[in-house]
Amino acid sequence: MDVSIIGSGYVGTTVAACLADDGHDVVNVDIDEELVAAINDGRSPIHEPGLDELLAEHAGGRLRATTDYEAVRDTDVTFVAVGTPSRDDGSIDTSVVEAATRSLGEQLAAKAGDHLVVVKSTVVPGTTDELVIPTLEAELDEPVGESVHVAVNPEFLQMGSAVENFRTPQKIVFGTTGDRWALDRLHELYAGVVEHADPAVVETGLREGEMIKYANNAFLASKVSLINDIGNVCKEFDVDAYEVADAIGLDDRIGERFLRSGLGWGGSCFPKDVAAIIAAAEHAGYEPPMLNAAVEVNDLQPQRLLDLLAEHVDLATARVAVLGLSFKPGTDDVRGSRAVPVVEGLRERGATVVAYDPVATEKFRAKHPEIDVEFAGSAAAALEGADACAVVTDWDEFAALDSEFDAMASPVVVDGRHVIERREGIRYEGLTW
Ligand SMILES: NC(=O)c1ccc[n+]([C@@H]2O[C@H](COP(=O)([O-])OP(=O)(O)OC[C@H]3O[C@@H](n4cnc5c(N)ncnc54)[C@H](O)[C@@H]3O)[C@@H](O)[C@H]2O)c1
Ligand SMILES: O=c1ccn([C@@H]2O[C@H](COP(=O)(O)OP(=O)(O)O[C@H]3O[C@H](CO)[C@@H](O)[C@H](O)[C@H]3O)[C@@H](O)[C@H]2O)c(=O)[nH]1
Repeated sequence: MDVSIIGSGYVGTTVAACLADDGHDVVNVDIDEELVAAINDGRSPIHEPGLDELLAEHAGGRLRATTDYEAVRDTDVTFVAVGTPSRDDGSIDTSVVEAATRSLGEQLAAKAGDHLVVVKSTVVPGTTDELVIPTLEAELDEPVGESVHVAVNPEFLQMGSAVENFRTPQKIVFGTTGDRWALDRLHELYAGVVEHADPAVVETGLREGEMIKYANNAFLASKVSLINDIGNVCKEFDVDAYEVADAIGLDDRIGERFLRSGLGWGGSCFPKDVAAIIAAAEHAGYEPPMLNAAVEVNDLQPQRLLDLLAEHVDLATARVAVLGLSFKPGTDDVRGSRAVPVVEGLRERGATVVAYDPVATEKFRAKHPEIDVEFAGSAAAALEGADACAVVTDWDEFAALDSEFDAMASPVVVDGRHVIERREGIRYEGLTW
């Protein structure tokens, strides 16, 4: 099929490259000229395993990028995959979705024949009904459902494994008004993925499709907060929360994944999406106590790490090595990273901070110029002369550290991610074990 994708960030670029690889002709439309040039050169604008190879193979062939919205007129389907950030009060900011939809509607008004608009961005229930459809209709001469059709198709990929996740999903969600033409196009688009991975295909309504995405993220984030809450209880009794998690995970009603306790969840999705669905629920008249508690526990964990450090060293004068700045291993993304409250908290308590991350240092420096922190070129350099060490991200290379701890002024290690082995010669504290 001929496909256009508006917004070419983590999601838009991944989806474009994978659909091109499945044989579709794809054009990315983005306002960022550098990003468009990178895609046309066959270079990935983001760090994702496998994406460079796909872009190198398909750019200039079945895949291209442009800043010109007119390109959508030559396609049958358009995905809207622009960002949906948080406002200051945590509620969803849909202004980019609205702007992109308006530009799309202007083009579709000048196009003959049927067209499917697919909302891929994560949007709170009712957004497609109350914002996307009216915005399109304001540009079209006819109601949506005649020649222009609308669907939602939320995305569940994880950063660091985006290509693999898109190709082998456990489920695909198609939210429509029951519009058969739209559903047939969606099935046609995903035929390659379905043939390859045989996922469950969920056909549902527009609002249900939107809500499934929030429920998915809210559930996973809450699962991590629940194991952190349980882990904090474990710590009180000298019980290793990882042994407990391994055992309860054997019960398939609980499941073994997302039971790693420690510093909590960050990233570009969990914090913003949990905040957005709480804000939307409150706006509708319901205060969700469980979701609020999940956020509360998540906010508590960095504080607990600082308190543990303070039991061993005087933070007012200490030099503390912080290992890890990205929100999880395998990515240079620092959005919502637990490193931010840890480093800020250390600075507030008077500590000197020397931080190291294998890939995220530049992004952290650029995004947080206000935080006074020294950056080291290696974990060993960060540890040298430090009075204590806080492990923030579970990078594999930290698990291999050993004699590097001997160069610390006092070998206190507070591990927020269960990556360092207890060993002779270090004073080791796990956050929940
Ligand atoms: N990143 C993830 O892992 C992930 C996974 C699933 C769902 N999502 C959701 O997908 C959506 C996109 O997320 P992302 O991480 O790809 O965002 P992103 O910030 O990486 O990319 C958004 C892109 O949209 C472009 N853009 C902004 N305004 C535009 C306009 N008017 N017209 C065309 N392009 C425009 C930006 O230049 C940018 O390249 C969000 O709703 C997010 O919640 C993200
Ligand atoms: O057992 C666990 C699992 C995760 N985390 C933390 O949780 C956060 C999120 O991790 P992950 O879910 O792997 O990252 P994302 O790439 O942000 O993916 C989430 O957010 C995406 C955007 O909505 C969704 O598409 C994905 O399904 C969803 O997993 C990270 O800070 C992890 O360190 C834990 O603390 N313990």
